[in-house]
Amino acid sequence: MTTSILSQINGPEDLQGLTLNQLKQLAEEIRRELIEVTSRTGGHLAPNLGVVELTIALHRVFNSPADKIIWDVGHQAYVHKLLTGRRDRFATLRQLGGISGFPKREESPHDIFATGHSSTSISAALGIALARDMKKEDFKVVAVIGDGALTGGMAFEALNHAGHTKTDLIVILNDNEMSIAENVGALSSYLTRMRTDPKYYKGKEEIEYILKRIPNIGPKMLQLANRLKDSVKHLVVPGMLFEELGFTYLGPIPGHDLAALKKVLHDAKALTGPVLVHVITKKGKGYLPAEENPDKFHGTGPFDIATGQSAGGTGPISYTEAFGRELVALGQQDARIVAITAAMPTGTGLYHFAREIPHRFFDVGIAEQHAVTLAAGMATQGLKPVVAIYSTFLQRAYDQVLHDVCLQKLPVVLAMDRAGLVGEDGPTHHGVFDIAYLRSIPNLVLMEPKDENELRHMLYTAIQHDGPIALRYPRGNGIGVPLEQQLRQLPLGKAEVLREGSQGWILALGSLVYDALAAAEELAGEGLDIGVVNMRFVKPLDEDLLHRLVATNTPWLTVENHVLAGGFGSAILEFLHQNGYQRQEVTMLGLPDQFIEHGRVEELKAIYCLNQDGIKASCLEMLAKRQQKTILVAGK
Ligand SMILES: Cc1ncc(C[n+]2csc(CCOP(=O)(O)OP(=O)(O)O)c2C)c(N)n1
Ligand SMILES: CC(=O)[C@@H](O)[C@H](O)COP(=O)(O)O
Ligand SMILES: [Mg+2]
Repeated sequence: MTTSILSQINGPEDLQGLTLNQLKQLAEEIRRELIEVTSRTGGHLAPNLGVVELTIALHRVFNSPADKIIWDVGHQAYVHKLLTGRRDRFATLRQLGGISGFPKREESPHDIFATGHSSTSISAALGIALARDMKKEDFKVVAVIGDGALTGGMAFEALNHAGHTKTDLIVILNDNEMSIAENVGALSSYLTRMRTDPKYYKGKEEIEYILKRIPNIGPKMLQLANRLKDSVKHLVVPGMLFEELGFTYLGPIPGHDLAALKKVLHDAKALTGPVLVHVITKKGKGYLPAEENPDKFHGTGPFDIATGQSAGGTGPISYTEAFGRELVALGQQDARIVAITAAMPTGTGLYHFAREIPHRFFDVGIAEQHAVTLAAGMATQGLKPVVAIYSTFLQRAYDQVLHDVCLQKLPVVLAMDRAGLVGEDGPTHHGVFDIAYLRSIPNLVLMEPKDENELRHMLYTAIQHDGPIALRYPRGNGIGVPLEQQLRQLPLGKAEVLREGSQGWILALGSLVYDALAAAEELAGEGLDIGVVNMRFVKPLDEDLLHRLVATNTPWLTVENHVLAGGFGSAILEFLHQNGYQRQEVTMLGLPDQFIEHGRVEELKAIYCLNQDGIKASCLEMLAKRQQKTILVAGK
């Protein structure tokens, strides 16, 4: 029986004495561990299977944490976690109270920079390198970025700056030809040419061979050519992009060959100035279901290892699916509709549109800013762009929404999926800030459906609207309500009273409306009569209704799957203040002023009272406050 090597790795220093064969065995063991743990916890399996050898080689050649390794997106840092003292806690991956699925500075000194959103690694690494230079310190800085993340504009801004500074910085380009879906764009095609063009390898080797053979002159010319960056690569790959940007380019390197990786990383370490190492890997490497379906196993829920099938039942249609399918139906009737995604065709449900109406579908890569301004440009020409972006990633495009869409009142539909708590991805991904960052922008309509059926009506409404309009909806399954055949236009800024109440009102937003109804039902059983409103619109608010409810002289509870600061409840308070309703009592239920941890959505909702029990308890609190006040007034 072979002894386990992984069980003896308590830190990167334990890699040092291992032979090449032992490192290969370690890679096998890590793959097994990745598959076993993620089959139970879910997680980003395929990206991690692809970087097993690369991560081992990095920790063998560099001296972390003195040398700094920064992972772009950070979804591929599980192997790094296993090698940097978190093996014992690895089974708690992404679970409430367990280790995070992304690098986290609080978790380990080896996690140099927290990530989760894409394309930040080169900027962060450059910042660290420039600080090092200013402080006259001596260590290496390595950014590991995928070919998908390299499509993000920030990565180019950083490459542009890094080449200019000429500082020592190593960028590893982990090229697996995949973003979550297949990678797209001209850069992706360029990388494919570099990878596959036999002229490149052959030409370079032949020229080196010929030059070396010329006595005296040959080796010197070769040296000179390399030093002057007028390297032989230029002779065969015109305009070598990375060299032109000021980087020494090393590659392409087979990314599952430990010996080749160790060698190239040693070479990169010895060079001065910015260096880019181009490593070719296979997403999902070593687990057939993931190799065959890297999109599905990019980020997976629990699954059966033998078959690769997802564990757990199916449940009602997800909000994402309801959106994606309805947009196809609408697109088939209205030729003005175009669908835009920033590298998330599957996650946003736009893959339906891509398949059915490909000529009006655009995947722009991980480029949320560009996606929004592209939509604005199209809208000026009479098109009806629907930009589907997760709430958390739309944060990237704030100014584009404000300056390019709303200022010009352009009819762009912003479909914000993953609004609210998203669960195991945690604080980098919870979509709990969008109401606050959008509500303050003039000309924008902002709404949230109570269920997947209403989402379809809202999408229809959004497309009919002649101006900027955003809809937010959550991750996961809908409520399971019937999907009505006939879509209807919802009157803008009109709420839906679902239950009248004589003792107080719950003003709820999104699917929490159902929890509110259930809580009100329970309270009714206890003799308390609370009304429930599906607010539908955060902007404009249903002011007529709010005036009517103020007149009932009963307390209100606002409920939202969003931070309280600047959210829907705040909008209600502003309404009351603007109208001089100082005496209206309001209790607010939402998320506190802190980043919310990772864990299952139901667990997090229970912690923050965003469920039936929490709403009921808050109602009782609201009624108790009123009671207290009445007693105080009576006894004054
Ligand atoms: C700003 C932003 N937009 C979108 C995403 C969602 N996302 C996470 S990983 C990923 C693909 C990354 O591809 P790549 O960098 O090549 O890594 P790979 O998974 O192929 O290893 C995307 C689109 C994100 N994390 N951040
Ligand atoms: C790392 C990343 O940003 C994505 O992979 C994200 O985790 C996807 O989230 P969903 O699972 O909600 O699509
Ligand atoms: Mg990739």
